[in-house]
Amino acid sequence: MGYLSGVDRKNLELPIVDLSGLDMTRFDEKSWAIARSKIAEALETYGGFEVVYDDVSSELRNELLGLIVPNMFTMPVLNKLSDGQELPYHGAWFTKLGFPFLALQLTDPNSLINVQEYANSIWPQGNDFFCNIVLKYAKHMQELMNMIHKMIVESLGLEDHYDSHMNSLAYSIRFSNYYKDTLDDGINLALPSHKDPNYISIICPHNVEGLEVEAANGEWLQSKPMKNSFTVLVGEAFKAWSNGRLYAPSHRVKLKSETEKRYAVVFSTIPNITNDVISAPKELIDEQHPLLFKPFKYYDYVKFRFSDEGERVDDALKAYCGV
Ligand SMILES: O=C(O)CCC(=O)C(=O)O
Ligand SMILES: [Fe+2]
Repeated sequence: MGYLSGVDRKNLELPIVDLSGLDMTRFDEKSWAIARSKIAEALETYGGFEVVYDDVSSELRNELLGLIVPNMFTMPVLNKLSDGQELPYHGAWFTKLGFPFLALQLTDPNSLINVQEYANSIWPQGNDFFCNIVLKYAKHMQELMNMIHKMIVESLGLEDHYDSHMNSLAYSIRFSNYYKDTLDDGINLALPSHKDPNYISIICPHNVEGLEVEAANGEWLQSKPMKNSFTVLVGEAFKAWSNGRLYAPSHRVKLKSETEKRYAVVFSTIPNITNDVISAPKELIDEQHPLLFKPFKYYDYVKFRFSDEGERVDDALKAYCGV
């Protein structure tokens, strides 16, 4: 397993965009515009891309995914949780019933106090190493995320909305543990096909591949992250906000062998809890593009999405607020 080098890449993989060294404050107009149009094209066809981003060192990646996350999942407090419970403070967690997958969420991972409280709820003596690494990683991810949002908003012709759009967002980080247990469906599905409800997810797996993404034409692509890349996917909030201009792909995770263990860290943008109405800007609505989704409150939608009814329907977003 492991990461593939650039030369081994085949067709049917997500397009690659290099954003290393790009910066929101001092950037070269030309490389910005090239990256922006590559992203716009990738999102239309695939709803995602592989972003190369050297600013996150392999040392930091290894500390997070090779040390911190595996250690976290050995902590007794996690084994005491049962379905639907929440960790104290900020850590909602969930399992997909019947799937060998456990995820823990931390909202606002850029706040020292939040991260410390979260660490204290998992490690009785706290864990400074965890806090330092998570804060360092979240800082890089926030910079990368802001660039990606800016490029997307610009390519939709909505530069004027960038500040208010960014002010309506919050960040979250999810630590995931995939393991093969006694279940075997023959294809080793660890996380079933789903769309993310949030704006953007930036996924960093550790050494073990397995993520598959459904392109707009219905073909499934395998994500092949490299040592210095991350997988970026559009979620339903951005699909609704862009009045359907952005495609939110279904994706799933498969483990390839009985003994495979996989960890991943997913950094996401979500609506701010105090300002969670998602409503497409009027510039994106016209005769050719009638409104697709009525304005809705994101956190109410998420409740619906994970309810029995929301799980039953094919397209939960459309069922919830489709026009
Ligand atoms: O682990 C991955 O590669 C993807 C995880 C994912 O899709 C999710 O947590 O929503
Ligand atoms: Fe996902």
